[in-house]
Amino acid sequence: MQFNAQQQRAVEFDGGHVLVLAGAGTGKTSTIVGRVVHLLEQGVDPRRILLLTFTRRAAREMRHRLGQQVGPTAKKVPAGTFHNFCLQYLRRWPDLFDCQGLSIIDRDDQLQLMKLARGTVIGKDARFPKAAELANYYSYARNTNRRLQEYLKRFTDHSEEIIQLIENVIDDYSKRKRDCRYFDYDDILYIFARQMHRRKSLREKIQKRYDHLLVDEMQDTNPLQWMILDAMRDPAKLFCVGDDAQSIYAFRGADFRNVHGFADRLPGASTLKLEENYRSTQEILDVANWLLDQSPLGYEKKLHAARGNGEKPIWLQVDDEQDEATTVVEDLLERRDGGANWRDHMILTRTAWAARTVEAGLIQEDIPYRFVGGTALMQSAHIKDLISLLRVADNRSDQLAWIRFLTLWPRVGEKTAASAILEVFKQPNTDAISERLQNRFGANPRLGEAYQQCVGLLDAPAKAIEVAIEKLEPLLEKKFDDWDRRSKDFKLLKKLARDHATVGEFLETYTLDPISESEASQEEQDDLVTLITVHSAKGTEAPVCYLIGVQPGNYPHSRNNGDEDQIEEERRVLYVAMTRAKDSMMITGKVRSHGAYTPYYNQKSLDSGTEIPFFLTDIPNALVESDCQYGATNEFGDELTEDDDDWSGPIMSFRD
Ligand SMILES: Nc1ncnc2c1ncn2[C@@H]1O[C@H](COP(=O)(O)OP(=O)(O)OP(=O)(O)O)[C@@H](O)[C@H]1O
Repeated sequence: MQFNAQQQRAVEFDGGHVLVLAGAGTGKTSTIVGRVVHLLEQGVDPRRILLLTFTRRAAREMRHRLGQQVGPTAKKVPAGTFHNFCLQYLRRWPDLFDCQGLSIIDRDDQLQLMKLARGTVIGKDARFPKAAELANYYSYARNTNRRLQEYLKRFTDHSEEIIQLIENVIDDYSKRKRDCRYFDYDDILYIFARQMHRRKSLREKIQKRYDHLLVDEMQDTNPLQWMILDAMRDPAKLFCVGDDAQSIYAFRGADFRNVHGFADRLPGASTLKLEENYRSTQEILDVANWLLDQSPLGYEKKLHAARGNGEKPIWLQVDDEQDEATTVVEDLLERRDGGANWRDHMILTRTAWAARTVEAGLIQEDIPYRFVGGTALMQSAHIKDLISLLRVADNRSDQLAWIRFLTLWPRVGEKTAASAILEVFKQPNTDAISERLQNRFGANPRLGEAYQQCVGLLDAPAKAIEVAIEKLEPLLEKKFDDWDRRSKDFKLLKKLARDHATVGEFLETYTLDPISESEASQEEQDDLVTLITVHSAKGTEAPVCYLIGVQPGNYPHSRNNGDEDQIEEERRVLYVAMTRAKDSMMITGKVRSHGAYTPYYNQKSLDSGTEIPFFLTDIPNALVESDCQYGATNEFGDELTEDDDDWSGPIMSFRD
């Protein structure tokens, strides 16, 4: 691939810190990879280049592309997510970070722990914020590097009294975390950032290891991640790439305006631009450009297709989810009959839930697919049951896993489990715990054996899983009706575990970056349709893209509270989806029922009497091929009739 002049300038940039601000498909990923190749050619030690990406998949993809250009040296370039990177240091120097023997917990466990804390401090008051809301407050405050109290005062309507109670619940939650040696997702970044800023010697020790920090998806970094970059720069140089129009992680504290403040934060820093889109045809970009143009935020972005013209995107209005699934599946089959590979097709969905009918359609027609961002393998009940044994073997303070593991056994209820756990916690080591379990649960001798054997296999995760299956399968078979289907997942688990050196590392990898059941089972298959949530689709592309569920209530999502920032974030989600397509884009959604637009309301909009807008309401007819023009208006807002054949204004207007 020949870089264009703008890309070449970025690749060879020889100044200080730099931000490469670029639109979708303009070659940001290619440029980062090119930059690494350039640095290696200049003689930079590969271990002194750090590549920070947003997902593990993105890191793998960059390594792969790098490998194609520089061979095995690619493996020497450290590449990973912020979380992986920080965790590596927390593991390497636990004393310096004050975090010995930690276990990472996922969102489910976090909520369970929060529920316990809420129950203890508040009791059963239904009006008090629920566990999920409390967890969100806590997470948002930390990711934006604010004190909880300050965050609650500024961004919520809660009274002083409620704020105090929320703080008490969070204190209790934090204490429970410490007692169980748990780290939640945010702790990893938080502890790393805090220690880097507090301990000069530690900061210098880590700073010294890198000359170049390359950061992908800069628009989605939050203040906590910025603190980390800030602590690591100088002498290391920052090379950050980002697109303000693709910022879709505000719920984790990212602020797309951050990329605009880059030069102010780092005096002397440069900003470079990439403006030529190499991914899509102009017709696809025209729709994406139009969408962004409707925003009051003024992104000033007009993507221009280096590839020139192609087909117009298709926008089909469907009757319901079943009709949508049939439409997509039929189109897929037709393309396949025409000689296309399955792998050239990507179906983009707003949420995993919204894709269930299309997924059923794929299964029914035997179309091979992988679901990226679908239900995580590790979140299925039977897998959680099995894993609970590995978790207690790995961390004997893991209270949530102990409850799950113990209550799997006959005649062990939550009360018995809770009192057994108290005894377990008093034991000085794992041998003593095994003995205690044998004595206490003599009627279930396999319980103690299972624990003891898994403790002995912490360095052999696949074997530990075999033991767990052997000991727990008879119990799980009775517990689940659909056992035949579920038991297949255990094979997948063993396969995944083979690539890890320890049980801890295995658990941690899939807690941090969950893998869906269909992804895990199809890892070696190459020719597959990709079904993917838009949030997981960042950085990906496919010749043919289907955007499903593009309808009122999904874009923007009905969960948004009418706040302009949230609505604009939702617009960017749709923009990301649209800019994945290379050659063809089909947009489907249930926009009308019985020939009329279906207005959409949530409770808040009902209260205020305003319906939730829909982004494609006024899309000009000239931009898309559509099956429906009836009842639309032209660009001057006049009502159209069925006779308006050659009209090319907006397809629909919902203003009436
Ligand atoms: N100079 C070039 N010549 C030809 N093709 C290019 C060039 N630069 C990038 N491409 C191709 O354009 C496509 C988009 O590139 P890339 O994935 O790097 O863009 P991106 O800016 O990271 O996209 P996004 O942010 O939308 O995910 C890829 O298929 C890539 O190979």
